[in-house]
Amino acid sequence: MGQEEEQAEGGRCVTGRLAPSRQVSSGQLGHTGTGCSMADPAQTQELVYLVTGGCGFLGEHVVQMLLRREPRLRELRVFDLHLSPWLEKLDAGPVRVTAIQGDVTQAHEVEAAVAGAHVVIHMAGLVDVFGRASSETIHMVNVEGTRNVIEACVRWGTRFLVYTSSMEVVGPNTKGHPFYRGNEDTPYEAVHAHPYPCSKALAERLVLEANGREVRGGLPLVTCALRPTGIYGEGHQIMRDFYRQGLRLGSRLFRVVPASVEHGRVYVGNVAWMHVLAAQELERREGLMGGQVYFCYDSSPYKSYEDFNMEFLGPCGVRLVGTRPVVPSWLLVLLAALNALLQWLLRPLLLYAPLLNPYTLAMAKTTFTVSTTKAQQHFGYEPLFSWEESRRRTIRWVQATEG
Ligand SMILES: NC(=O)C1=CN([C@@H]2O[C@H](COP(=O)(O)OP(=O)(O)OC[C@H]3O[C@@H](n4cnc5c(N)ncnc54)[C@H](O)[C@@H]3O)[C@@H](O)[C@H]2O)C=CC1
Ligand SMILES: C[C@@H](CO)CCC[C@@H](C)[C@H]1CC[C@H]2[C@@H]3[C@H](O)CC4=CC(=O)CC[C@]4(C)[C@H]3CC[C@]12C
Repeated sequence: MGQEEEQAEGGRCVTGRLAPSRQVSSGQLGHTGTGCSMADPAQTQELVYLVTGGCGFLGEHVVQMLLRREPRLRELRVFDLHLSPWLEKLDAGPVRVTAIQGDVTQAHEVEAAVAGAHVVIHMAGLVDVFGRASSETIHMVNVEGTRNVIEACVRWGTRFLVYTSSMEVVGPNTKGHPFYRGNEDTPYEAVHAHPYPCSKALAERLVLEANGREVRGGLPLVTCALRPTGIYGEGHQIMRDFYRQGLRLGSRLFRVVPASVEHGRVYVGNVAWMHVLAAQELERREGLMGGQVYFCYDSSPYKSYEDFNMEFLGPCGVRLVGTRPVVPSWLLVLLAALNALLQWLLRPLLLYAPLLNPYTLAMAKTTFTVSTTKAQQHFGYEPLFSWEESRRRTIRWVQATEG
């Protein structure tokens, strides 16, 4: 557990924007040593993977994990609206890495990227609960983008599709009902009002309904959806925001939600590992896994959102003031409403998108924790990183962000 190698450096990556009429542009990476690669030369490298959203927070970890843990990988296509510079430093060993700048809302770009892929891990999406994007844009990217991915799989005969869904597909709901140590079968009134959870729920349904559809060549499409709870780890922007806010406030943060409200959190490396494993096992266990949903979980402790963040920010010198909320609940509700009003009023002039709004407050105030072993039972998932290791890595990253 937790003995993954550090990220390797070296190698080069050929990047290119897709022309609509062309298939992917690609390049063979130099063989600069396979320090991180689990590839066994005796195994045939035959598989082509496509990761949409591969340059995002989770995407980067999935790309690294695939290179280390999928010995049958021949080509890895990384599809994203914005390509990241780290792609050029990947040590991919013998694997061909193809960076594709593209937009999931553009069916022809998705089709060109999917053509010839054996497995698609679809995680491109707009993760927005702060009102940065319009509900139409969120729908276009998260739902129509997913539809484009499914149709491209059907058209090109790609049989295996893993979709990154979210705990938000279930809740917390608009009524603030707690979901306490729930699993995939726990009854819960899933009522969404916000565009982000609505879009994730619709997209997840599309993916699950597509399971069994006949793809080119006559075989069935096999799909599953993974539902992470709040992901943390190296690269987590909101953690970085809290850290910076703490530094601005004199190395302090103020408790605003009761410590008794528990949140499920999961380490990004384990979420990445679960994606890789699910993708690998879909083929062997299609009858069992096809059309299924799995919460992403590991041994991270159940805590309030703020107390959990302090596991990392505390060792970086930030303290949480108050054993109880320092602001009365009604005032916080008022502030959140005021932020929403300001956002609306200022919209013609500028984008005002603070962390606190009525939706994020409702989330922070509602217990949502999962307790399940479904992924372990269905495809043998065990977390790769222990809580201690996940914590150590995250602290080291937070420390480095301001260094
Ligand atoms: N961060 C979290 O706590 C959780 C995230 N998720 C899901 O995990 C997935 C990845 O999320 P993160 O890595 O956190 O977000 P992120 O914002 O870091 O990554 C998303 C990636 O998708 C790309 N993207 C956005 N619009 C695109 C488009 N139109 N075409 C192509 N690429 C596009 C972005 O450029 C970005 O690289 C998302 O689907 C999200 O809904 C699910 C549960 C929790
Ligand atoms: C009241 C504030 C004072 O400290 C705290 C505000 C915290 C919020 C910004 C976060 C609380 C819960 C988070 C969400 C949760 O982890 C589940 C998520 C799943 C996703 O699919 C995307 C991210 C998120 C919506 C996550 C976003 C940040 C919070 C709302």
